[in-house]
Amino acid sequence: MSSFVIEAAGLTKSFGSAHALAGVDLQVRTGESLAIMGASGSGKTTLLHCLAGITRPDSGTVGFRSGIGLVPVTELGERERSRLRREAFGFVFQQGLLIPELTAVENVALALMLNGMPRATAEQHARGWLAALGLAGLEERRIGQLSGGQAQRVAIARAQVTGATVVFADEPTGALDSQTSADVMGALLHSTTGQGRTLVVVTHDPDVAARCSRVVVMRDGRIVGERQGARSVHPAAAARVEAQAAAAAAGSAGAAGTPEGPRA
Ligand SMILES: Nc1ncnc2c1ncn2[C@@H]1O[C@H](COP(=O)(O)OP(=O)(O)OP(=O)(O)O)[C@@H](O)[C@H]1O
Repeated sequence: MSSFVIEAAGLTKSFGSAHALAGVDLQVRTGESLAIMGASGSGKTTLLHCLAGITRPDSGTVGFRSGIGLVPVTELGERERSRLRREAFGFVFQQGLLIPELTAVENVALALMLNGMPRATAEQHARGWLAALGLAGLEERRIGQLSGGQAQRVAIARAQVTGATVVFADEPTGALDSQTSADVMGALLHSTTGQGRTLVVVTHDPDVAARCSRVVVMRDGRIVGERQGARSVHPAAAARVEAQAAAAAAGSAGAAGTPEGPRA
């Protein structure tokens, strides 16, 4: 089985005269934490959105390797891509994904309820994840009643409660002070690569990138550099993901992710 969970080749994307992606080839390894860096406007977010099936590139392909084979993301219709995003991917963005009128537990449970889980069960799973991310006691607070770092932990819980294979994060620590940023990044890494999942993170922050296992650097819509980080791929990663994939293929797809959350 390939050790790549996402394989992208020849991606181009233009917005009018802006060539956001000008030919990107990128393979994301199972269980790695991959940072995408580069100057503002270099195409980082566009690349992340293409990898995650949010944006369709003008040309090129993206494949996602699941337990049942390679899913041709770029060939799927909007409805199928939406389902793939709900079931296989998780998203942690700087803003916009949490619903301010809902409580922390409701925000996390919503991801499960959208996949058909009854509310009571969904909230039970959600509480497990929130506790694992250090938010026990804050479950009933609305998002606006949480600090920026606490809200980002809710977003991390929501991204992973469904058992996402790959978590995509776009500037997940962008609005946070350096200590809170380090704490949130630690929680994000522990709950993704620390449990065999894969993390792809767009960041301007060298401290965030330094904690990832690989860094690619973009300029003018292309990848112009790459380096390995200090942290290696988690040794249990490939086995864990393959076991999850096998379980999904055997018919237990749709089960919630483990609420064990990050390890201390
Ligand atoms: N929806 C859009 N409509 C028009 N132009 C867009 C759109 N999205 C991206 N662009 C343009 O594509 C280029 C790449 O944008 P992108 O957001 O991918 O860069 P980025 O590296 O993530 O930037 P930043 O670090 O500032 O977030 C930029 O020139 C941007 O203005």
